[in-house]
Amino acid sequence: MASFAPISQSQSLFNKPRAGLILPSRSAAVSHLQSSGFVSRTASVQFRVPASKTFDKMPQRAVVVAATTAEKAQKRYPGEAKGFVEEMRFVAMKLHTREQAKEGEKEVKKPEEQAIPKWEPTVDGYLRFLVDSKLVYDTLEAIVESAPHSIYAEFKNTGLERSGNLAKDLEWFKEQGYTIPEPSSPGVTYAEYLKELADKDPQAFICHFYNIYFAHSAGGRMIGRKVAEKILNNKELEFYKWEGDLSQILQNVRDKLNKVAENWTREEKNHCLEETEKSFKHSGEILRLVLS
Ligand code: HEM
Repeated sequence: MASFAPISQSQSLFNKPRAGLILPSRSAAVSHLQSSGFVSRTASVQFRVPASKTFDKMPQRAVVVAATTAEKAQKRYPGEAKGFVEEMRFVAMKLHTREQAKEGEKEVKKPEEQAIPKWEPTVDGYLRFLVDSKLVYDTLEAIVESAPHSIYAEFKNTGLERSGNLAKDLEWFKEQGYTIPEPSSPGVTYAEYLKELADKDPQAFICHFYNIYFAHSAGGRMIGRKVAEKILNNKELEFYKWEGDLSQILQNVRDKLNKVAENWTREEKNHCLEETEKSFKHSGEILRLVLS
């Protein structure tokens, strides 16, 4: 009898070849699984057949191991079927307010949680935001560079780095006659926290890494555009420019994050997801500086 590799540890129901199913075709197998309640009508079903055979050529009494893919996993942890980044994204999107993003679910409580068109930013406040953001990116990028945990080394020179671009922006403000402030409490506190996590808690650190860079590439860019319209005469800062194709860069980083998380236990993954709220809290405090 052919042997079949387990499809996934979480789908123990299907881990062992189950004898006795007479399944002459793929569609018969799917119907069987649907009518027995193993999968819903909309779930996609994958079959594992020995590499040497195709399903259709298998003997009638072949043992077929089937597993639902997307749906089974989705029921356990939203996004799980697509990879861990999707799980992180799901948690993050729920922490937005409805005014910030259409998937958001949180109530607006703080000024920076309102829709950006309602903001009344000031140049001085925006400068404080850029200075504190730079401190956070400097810290993040120095940690990744020194890689106290080997997994961080994967994330060197991804193309998402913002520290150098922010340095150019601050230089530009200086040339315009503005005084560049020292970093303030929100940035200093967040940078210290990231340093603490970097050594002792790689899962939590990776959560911040993901949220900081991906938030900036999504909502961050919208913020940059709208604030520039209101107070910078549409000047596009370097902070919002990437070398090369941003969507490709983001995809490369998603792939790496997914790969790293494949080695984590479910508990470690959950620990990472639970850190999302802290990431929002710290980034929210820095964002609020725009309105200060
Ligand atoms: C004014 C504040 C914010 C606005 C307006 C905003 C808005 C958005 C929008 C429009 C998206 C894209 C949704 C989509 O894919 O359809 C997004 C994605 C995201 N935001 Fe925010 N956001 C804000 C703050 C934050 C903060 C503070 C964090 C966490 C630090 C964050 C983390 C994320 C993440 C991780 C994504 C997913 C990006 C991706 O799929 O590549 N956002 N945000």
